[in-house]
Amino acid sequence: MEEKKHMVGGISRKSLERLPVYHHYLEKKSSEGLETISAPVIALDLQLNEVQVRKDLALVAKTAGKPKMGYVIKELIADMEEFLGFHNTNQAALVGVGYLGKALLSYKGFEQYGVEIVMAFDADGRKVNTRIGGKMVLSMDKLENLCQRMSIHIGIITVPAEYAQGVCDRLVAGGVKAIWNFAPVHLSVPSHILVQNENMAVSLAALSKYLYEVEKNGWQDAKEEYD
Ligand SMILES: NC(=O)c1ccc[n+]([C@@H]2O[C@H](COP(=O)([O-])OP(=O)(O)OC[C@H]3O[C@@H](n4cnc5c(N)ncnc54)[C@H](O)[C@@H]3O)[C@@H](O)[C@H]2O)c1
Repeated sequence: MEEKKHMVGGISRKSLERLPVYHHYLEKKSSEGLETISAPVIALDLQLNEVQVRKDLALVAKTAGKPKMGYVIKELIADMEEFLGFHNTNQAALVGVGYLGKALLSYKGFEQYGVEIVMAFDADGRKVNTRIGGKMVLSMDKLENLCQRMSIHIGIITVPAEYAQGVCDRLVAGGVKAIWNFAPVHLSVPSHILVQNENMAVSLAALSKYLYEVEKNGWQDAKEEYD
């Protein structure tokens, strides 16, 4: 049961998180003119365990890597994009057009990963009917209806923590299937909904703890614990 919690579409969350890292790396190698690449080279460049890299690539690659030559980079990129669903663009709605919401709405890079933020909602009447990053900010009373009519599959939550659960319930009622949550709060959702939390407090806590360990035991020991 516990194991299942960490699986997404038959792949572990950890492997899933590594795939966009491989994708970015492979695109860079391809743009540099490289045509093939092996798992050991990828592992070395990305400082990952070679066995892990082989396992991850076996999940997505349609053709196994050839001895010595490895994988054809362009084919591997295409297999990875198909696996991750980058070509079926999923439309997303963002709720909470504050500092963070505005930054996300203005960012042009999400489409590369198959996500397009098409609209935003906010409870502040002064923000309603304005445009941020070319996206319309709409009034909250339209949320469920519009999300349903436009088949929005992803909800992005950038409201203060105390309002996040209420917003989450409304997005679920509007038919979203996955939630990208930036509010530092645990969200309760029905079991068919996936919540991806971006908790910056967790990342910052890891940085602070690392610096503390470095001071106490030196960087080699500290790094070993964190790699
Ligand atoms: N700003 C950051 O760099 C940052 C970083 C990490 C996490 N976060 C988290 O992201 C969230 C937003 O942070 P922020 O700094 O952008 O806040 P903010 O106060 O600038 O913006 C919040 C927005 O949400 C709207 N809002 C409030 N209640 C609402 C509701 N019930 N329904 C719809 N809209 C509502 C407000 O009108 C406002 O536009 C917070 O939970 C915060 O902890 C922010």
